[in-house]
Amino acid sequence: MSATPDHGGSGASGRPARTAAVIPAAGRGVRLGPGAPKALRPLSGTPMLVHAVRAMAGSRSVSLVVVVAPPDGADEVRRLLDAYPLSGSLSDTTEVVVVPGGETRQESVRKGLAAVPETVTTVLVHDAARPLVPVDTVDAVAAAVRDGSPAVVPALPLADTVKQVEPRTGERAGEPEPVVGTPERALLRAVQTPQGFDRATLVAAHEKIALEGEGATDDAGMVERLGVEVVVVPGHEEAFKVTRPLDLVLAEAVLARRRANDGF
Ligand SMILES: Nc1ccn([C@@H]2O[C@H](COP(=O)(O)OP(=O)(O)OP(=O)(O)O)[C@@H](O)[C@H]2O)c(=O)n1
Ligand SMILES: C[C@](O)(CO)[C@H](O)COP(=O)(O)O
Repeated sequence: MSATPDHGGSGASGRPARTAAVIPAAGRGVRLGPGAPKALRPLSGTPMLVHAVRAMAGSRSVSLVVVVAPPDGADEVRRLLDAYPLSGSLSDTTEVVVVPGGETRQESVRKGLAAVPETVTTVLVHDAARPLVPVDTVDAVAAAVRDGSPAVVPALPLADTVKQVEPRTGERAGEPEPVVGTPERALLRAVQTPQGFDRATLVAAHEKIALEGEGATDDAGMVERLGVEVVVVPGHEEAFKVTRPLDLVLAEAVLARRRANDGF
């Protein structure tokens, strides 16, 4: 894997990149507990970020990957990516670029987007914290954008019933929270990444939200505020987000199952 300091506006093949993946990887991983920045923590001996880059590079359509590193960690991330092979025959057609991120996921994605050349028509935004997303899910999202949807999110139905509550804050923090509603579960979806976008639509959404000084927890939510239709395609249970310590246990189990399956 070779991580160039600047993008040349083309995939490693020399052809202009048409589909790029932006991987926000600048988070600290506070919910995971003390340790290195989350994206750099190992899963089966390989940093989470490397798994995520491989998942994007494994997609036939992605020819440019923009990794968004912790604000002061771009050089370290470049060195780390150089130390790991992309592990696949597609490595010679995927360019990997590293840029420094920001204080929020939103800011990090915006900085990653700024490194995507205008020749790119489709942008996938994928959390480094979802390292085990199957390539088929990546391909399905990219294909739906290419087929004309300006914004596509992979998602799964919920297993739990969800309650809306009145949060207790300040002096009342910690008190039981009154339930104010129960949304109909069949209408809800748990949204994953990669989320795929028409590049110009995603850029416009980030510009609008930055101007308005608002925040959103995912990129599709920003596009919704533009009034542009967002559609859902099936997600995958292995695309879960590594957020808390138990998620690491699950991730190791998924990798062990993949190794066992590869052995047969
Ligand atoms: N300033 C930030 C914050 C988050 N992210 C990235 O956004 C993705 C989803 O964020 P999350 O899982 O919430 O990661 P953290 O912010 O690291 O987690 P925590 O909230 O527990 O600190 C991750 O790949 C994370 O690296 C980012 O690029 N820049
Ligand atoms: C983008 C995301 O992964 C979609 O589910 C999610 O919103 C990220 O949230 P986080 O709090 O930054 O982990």
